[in-house]
Amino acid sequence: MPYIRALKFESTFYSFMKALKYLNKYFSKYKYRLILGIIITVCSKILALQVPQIIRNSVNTAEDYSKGLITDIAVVKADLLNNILLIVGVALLSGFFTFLMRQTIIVMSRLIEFDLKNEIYAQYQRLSLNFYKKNQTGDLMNRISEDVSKVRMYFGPAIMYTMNMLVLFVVAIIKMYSIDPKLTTYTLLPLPVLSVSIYILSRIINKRSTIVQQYLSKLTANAQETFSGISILKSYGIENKAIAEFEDLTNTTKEKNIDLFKAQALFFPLMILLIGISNVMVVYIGGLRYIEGSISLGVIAEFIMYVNMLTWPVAVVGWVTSIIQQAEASQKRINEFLKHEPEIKNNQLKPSTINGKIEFKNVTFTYDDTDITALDNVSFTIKRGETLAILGNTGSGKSTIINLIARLYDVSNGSINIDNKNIEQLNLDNLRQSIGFVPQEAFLFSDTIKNNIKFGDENASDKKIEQAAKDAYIHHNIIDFNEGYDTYVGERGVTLSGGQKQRISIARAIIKNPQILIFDDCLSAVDTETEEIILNNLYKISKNKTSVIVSHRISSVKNADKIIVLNKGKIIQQGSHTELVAIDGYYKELFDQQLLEKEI
Ligand SMILES: Nc1ncnc2c1ncn2[C@@H]1O[C@H](COP(=O)(O)OP(=O)(O)OP(=O)(O)O)[C@@H](O)[C@H]1O
Repeated sequence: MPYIRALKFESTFYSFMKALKYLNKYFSKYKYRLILGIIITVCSKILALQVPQIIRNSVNTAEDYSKGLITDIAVVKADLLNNILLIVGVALLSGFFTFLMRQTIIVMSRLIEFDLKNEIYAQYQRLSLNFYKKNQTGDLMNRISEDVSKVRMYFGPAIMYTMNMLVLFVVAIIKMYSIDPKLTTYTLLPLPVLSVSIYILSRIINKRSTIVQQYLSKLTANAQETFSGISILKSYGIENKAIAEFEDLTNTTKEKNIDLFKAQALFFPLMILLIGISNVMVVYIGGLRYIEGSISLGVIAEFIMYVNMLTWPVAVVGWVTSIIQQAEASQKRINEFLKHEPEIKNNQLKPSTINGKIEFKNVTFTYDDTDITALDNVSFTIKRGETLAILGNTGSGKSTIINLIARLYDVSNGSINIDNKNIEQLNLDNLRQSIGFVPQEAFLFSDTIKNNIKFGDENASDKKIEQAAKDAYIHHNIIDFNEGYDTYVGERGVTLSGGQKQRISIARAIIKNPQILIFDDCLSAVDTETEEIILNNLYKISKNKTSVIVSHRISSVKNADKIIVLNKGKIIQQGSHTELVAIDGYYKELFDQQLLEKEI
């Protein structure tokens, strides 16, 4: 059994080292700061450890005077004054070093925290869409904020207090043993008990604080969802239900918090109790030794000071152990994401020129999380400068085709060629830069209208921005706003109508001036007249560019060079508008139906 336990410990220790080993590169980046911090810590503690000795000398002087060994009071006064000045000097210097210690080690931990956050953020940007489907936004945010903060504790306080503890311990214990080994042994007896109890208590505190954190996350998520869906909540008149749910959650959070505070409240009393026991030991055993004549009175005073100086570092051993355990758990979670390889890889580092010919060859695609085969043996070709329209029922695979053109996913079977080259062999950045994509749900950033359009081209002039807005038929709306192009679009564009958001999103794609323009059912929220105007503008702009339009409306697709009709992931019809209205099928049915609706 002990052997198995030892093995278990070894493997736990190894995995513990493994997660935190990832951070060694940061130690090496900031090695000079770290070494300086360690030197300063050593100096600060060695200085602080001079005080007990000065106190011993003072008490001994006073004792010698009372015993009549010194008779001149002036000598005693001079000696005591000297000692007081020494104590003040040492305290000031030690305080200054403590300040420098925080400036080096704690600042280092903040710098590493900053670097680590940037590293995780950059990794998030590299990862593919699939990763975001599998992991919740809250979790991503938590790892970059909460987990990084816990890891910072390992770089900062854990290192600082460990150094503190080591120096104090080694120097104080050597000094104490050199004075009186027997008294030292008795004095130090309660300290391991203190360390173990603090360790156990810290674990309980950590467990409870993790539960509190989880409840706080739930509270935030609940509040965030309620405010996001406030219009639905109000229109269904379920505010009271929402209030009751929130109250339930706050009540449980309060109870968990009380549990946590109960454990935290034990921390200091426990420390004071054990310091008290050590002090009693010093006074009792020290008293006996004094009566025996083995030590002077000053030694008892000196030992009491050592005990009080050692208590905090000893308590810190337990605390630091639990900080390191938490950091290890957090770093494990961070490593999971940092080591995650993006599924969509850039296989071509050399730049690729994209002209815009797109060819699907027997493409089959299955979403791996749902196992839904969204495209089944799909083949078509669009030449550069042509317009392809995609039509079909909801869920027939239209958006999937678009996602594959932008290489947000790789095909399961078959291939996609762009300009006769397999899409997977093209430079991924160049491919995406050559696509202007207008998604089904327009997303606007919390910024001005101008900056939302400029997102497509950072360096665009005001004139160019206006032209893009005119082409997207939104300019006349924008200039009606008080602040015009500088109108701030609230969180997720709540101040704009659905159609206005869609058109700003179109302007953003137009300003990019890409080789391939993709419109995913992005005119659904505008009326047919506005749609007609925008489409006419787009046909003008997109000469020499390849366009892909997804729509449910015949009016949006009738001028396209090629129309494909999808059903359950398969192409069921393919041709031009004239060809497709001439034959019976889905397209003709839709055409007749929409013609009828127009007449009504
Ligand atoms: N991200 C995804 N993960 C898993 N399955 C998906 C995902 N996106 C779409 N699907 C599934 O793939 C199928 C095709 O979806 P797709 O979005 O391509 O259809 P669509 O024709 O664009 O529909 P709509 O007209 O409603 O936008 C659907 O059955 C859908 O449930």
